[in-house]
Amino acid sequence: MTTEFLAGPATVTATDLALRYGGTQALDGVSLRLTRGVTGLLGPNGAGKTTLLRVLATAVPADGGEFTALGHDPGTASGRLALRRTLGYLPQTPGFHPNFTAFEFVDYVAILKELSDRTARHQEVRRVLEAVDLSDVRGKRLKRLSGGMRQRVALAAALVGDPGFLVLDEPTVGLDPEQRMRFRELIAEAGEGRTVLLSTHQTEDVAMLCHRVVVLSHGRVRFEGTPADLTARADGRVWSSAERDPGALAGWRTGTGTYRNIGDPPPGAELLDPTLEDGYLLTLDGESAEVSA
Ligand SMILES: Nc1ncnc2c1ncn2[C@@H]1O[C@H](COP(=O)(O)OP(=O)(O)OP(=O)(O)O)[C@@H](O)[C@H]1O
Repeated sequence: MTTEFLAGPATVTATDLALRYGGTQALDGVSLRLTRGVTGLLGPNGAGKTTLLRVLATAVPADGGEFTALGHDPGTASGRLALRRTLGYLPQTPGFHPNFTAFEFVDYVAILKELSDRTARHQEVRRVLEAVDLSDVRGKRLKRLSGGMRQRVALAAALVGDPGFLVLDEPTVGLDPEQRMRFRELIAEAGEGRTVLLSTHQTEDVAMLCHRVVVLSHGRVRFEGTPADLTARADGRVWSSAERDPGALAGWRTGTGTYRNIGDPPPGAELLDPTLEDGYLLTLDGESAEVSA
């Protein structure tokens, strides 16, 4: 069974996307393909992740390159409209109105998505709130909900209208481990049959729920493939030592008191099994080598 077979046909294809903000080249020729299921987007701060998601969510136009999503070309007015109708976007900072109830907020998003029949719309709002386990608190104001619950409200809003393409910008940020686990389950469910692009700083999110991963840095794609392929990049390049190895690209003291080093091991080094995070750091080649234990 090949990776190509596992990945399935492309649902989103981007070619040479570029976007400049003043003097900053935020996207510098991004080409990628997404398939159904959850693709993780990893990259250090400022890599261009949010910019890429905003372009794919048609929130800002790229100033170079092109993409198609679910057969729609957002370069044309009709294609853009058709894509927006099948898009769910959870932005990095959802614009919550604190006095809205969960129901009112999701209903408001449903109105923006042109679900005009009131009865059918309210049924849809109840459906998505149920899908994220928030039926019990749908009458509560957003300011009274925990951060994890508010993130679930934002996911419910993204799921309104059953979109085929879901764009999630760091949805697990600020969640405690239990909430993060629950959120991962919801994203995995959402990924069944849909194309989901999930930006995150958590390599664990990618290891646990993504079938593909894209690594972005300085506005360029550094890696595109399966999580296993990213992890395999660190095969034979992770080792343990009593002191931090000065030849390592990055090294950190672990809970057991020994050092975990990544880079080119010295002869006879005690090699360790790599993790996805090791493969990610090696892909960035030490440019984001601030690693804590
Ligand atoms: N509206 C803007 N105006 C000017 N520069 C911007 C704007 N938005 C982003 N940038 C710059 O573009 C680059 C990419 O930013 P972007 O927010 O896409 O990165 P990111 O990977 O999402 O970062 P983070 O992980 O910190 O959210 C950065 O250098 C950023 O400072």
